[in-house]
This record gives sequence, structure tokens and C-alpha cells, in this order.
Amino acid sequence: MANLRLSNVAKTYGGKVEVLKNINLDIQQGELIVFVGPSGCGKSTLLRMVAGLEKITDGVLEIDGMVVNDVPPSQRGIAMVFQSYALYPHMTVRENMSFALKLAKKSRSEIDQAVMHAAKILQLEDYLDRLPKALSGGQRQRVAIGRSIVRDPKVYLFDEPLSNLDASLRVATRLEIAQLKETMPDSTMIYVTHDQVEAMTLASRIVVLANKGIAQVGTPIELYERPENEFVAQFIGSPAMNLRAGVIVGAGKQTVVDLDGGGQVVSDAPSREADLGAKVNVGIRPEDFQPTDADSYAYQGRVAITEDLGEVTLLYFEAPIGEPAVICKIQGSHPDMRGKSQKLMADPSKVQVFLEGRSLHYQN
Ligand SMILES: Nc1ncnc2c1ncn2[C@@H]1O[C@H](COP(=O)(O)OP(=O)(O)OP(=O)(O)O)[C@@H](O)[C@H]1O
Repeated sequence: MANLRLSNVAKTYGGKVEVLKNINLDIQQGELIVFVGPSGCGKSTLLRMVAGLEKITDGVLEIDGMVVNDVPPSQRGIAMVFQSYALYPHMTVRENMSFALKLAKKSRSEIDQAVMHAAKILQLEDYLDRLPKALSGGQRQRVAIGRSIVRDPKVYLFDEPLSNLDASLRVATRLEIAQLKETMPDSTMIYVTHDQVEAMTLASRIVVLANKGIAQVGTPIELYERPENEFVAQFIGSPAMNLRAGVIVGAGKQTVVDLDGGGQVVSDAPSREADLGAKVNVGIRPEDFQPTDADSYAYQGRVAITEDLGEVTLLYFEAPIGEPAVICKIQGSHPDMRGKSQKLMADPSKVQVFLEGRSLHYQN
């Protein structure tokens, strides 16, 4: 089980396509780190560099204090689980799981013990003599995970392991991975996903990649409650955080912003006298907007569309063409809100203020 350190790691393909640069990241033993970011931002590339499947163009990768840039994948003590499972179709579950150990010339009894141990953790004991084609997608992915467990690697790498599964199997397999991590608290895992819920529920820390670098690293709740910049604010959370332009009219321990188009908000983000008059973007999550009848409000508009999900209702407000609609998420079923004019406000602790794209929480 291992600690990893990436220092100024960079990747350029073919000498000219720069995909990642200045990646600095410390991963402690026992962490489950999730890489998220927009399509093409380099999540898989970074994972593959850790695995040794992709050459590191610049910088240093250390595993347990040892530089491994030039160490071949098979000697890094790493196991990778792919989206496509990559099982051998002509081998049974037992044979698939034994394969790497046979190659490593382990004894029969060692192999049997390791396979039974993994099969037990993954509840695959009843399927050991089946071929992959006789398994469901979720079971196949469990075999793929089992194949890595038997090798007792220092680091587990998961590249979108659930994205081939349908919605309900995804949920079930996500819970299994969470349980798996519980049974192996000392194992270090890195997990790439597009799925917000997977990132929020599985990660000990999330790494948000964007613009060739790291936009923020933090626990899921840190990223949700204290996004460092507008990119992370809008990337984490669904529907995305509302961003409204405005001007700072009150500075101090709290910041007061007059919003373009009327409305005013108070934020617990601190600001300085020098910030008075500065143009900012205010961020409020849909779930933090509350309907109000009070004289003071942050936003006022007419509800254009409602999405009533029973448990919650999403209100989409009318917006000029080309501008994003303000979205508000309210508890319960509200079929009657469409067409209604409504004011919204938000608690100061839930209001983010971004000056030149960076949160005031991190500037003052
Ligand atoms: N062998 C290659 N040669 C040139 N460019 C490549 C190569 N492999 C990947 N890229 C480019 O590197 C960038 C990052 O790709 P990568 O697959 O790491 O992104 P990703 O964040 O995992 O994307 P996705 O979420 O869509 O899977 C992309 O722009 C991709 O086109």
C-alpha cells in the first residue's frame, strides 16, 4: 500500500500537443482520489502515466519515495481496472482471476487462496466456473476488480469502471466499490469518472482537472461548499451553480453585491475596502435559492419551465436568448409555479463571490 507524489508532471503528445502541465499532487496511503473534469482534459492520460502505460514527458512520479518514471508498468505494483473489463472471454472467472498469478509463477495453493479471498470480498464464489459471457455487466466488472485484488497491488487505478453499466447496476456496483474500499482501508485508489455522484460519494478527495492543470483539490464537501474558482463552482453540483454579474457595494467581513438587473445579496465571503466597486460574479446553487416575498431579494423573474420530480421541483426562469436561465430547486412538488413571477433570496453563508474568477474566500 502506497503514497504517491506527482511533482510538476507534464504530458505532451508527439512533441506538440500539450495535454497536462505542472501537475503537483500528493496522495496518501488509504486515500481514494477521484479525477474529474471536462471531456478531453487529460484524466485518463494522467491515470495512464501513473500506471506506466503512457510516458511522462516532464516532472517526477514517486511511489513510496521511489522515482518510477522509467519503471515498467508490471513492476510498479499497480493494478488497473478498465471501463471495458478486458476479461479473457475463453477463460472462466477463476482462470481470469488466476492468470496474472500464474504468469508470476505463484504456487497452486497461493493462487487458490488469493482467488478465494477476492471472490469472497466481491461475492463471486458462486460464479468461479462461469465464462464471462454468462455474467451480467456488473458481475464482469467485479471479476475485473477481483483480478486486480489477487495481485495485492500497492495502488488500484480505475478508469471509468462503471460507465458501461445501466443506471441501476451502476448504483449497485458503486456501492460495492464503496464497500470494497471499506474492506481495504489501507489501499490507495485513483478513480476516473464523469459521474458527479460517483465522485462525491466515493472520493476522499476530488481532483478537478481543467485547462491542462489542476483547478482544485479537496474533499467533496470542500469543493461543493468552498469552490476556489468559477470553474469548479460550476463543474461540481447539478444543476450547475447560478452565476450572476454584479458590483461590490459593501466590503468587510461580509460582502454586499448589487446584481445587474436588480437585486442585492450579502455573502459571508470577506472583502477589502479596495474591492468596493469591483465587478464580480455571484454564485448561488439552485438548492440554495429560496423563494421569498420580502422587499430585499437577490433575483426576481418569471418561471418559464418547471420540472416537477415529486421530491423536488426545478424552476427555470425566463432569460434573454443566449444567457443561462436562473435555476432554483425547491423541496416538494410544485406543479403550479409555471408563469409565476417570483423573488429569490439566499443565506449569506451560501453565497459565493468570484473576483476575476477566484472566490473571495481564498483571496482575503
Ligand atoms: N495518443 C495520443 N496522441 C495525441 N493526443 C492524444 C493521445 N491520447 C490522448 N490525446 C489527447 O489528449 C487529451 C486528453 O485525453 P484524455 O483521454 O486523457 O482525456 P479525458 O479527460 O480522459 O477525456 P474523456 O473524459 O473524454 O475520457 C485529448 O485532447 C486527447 O485528444
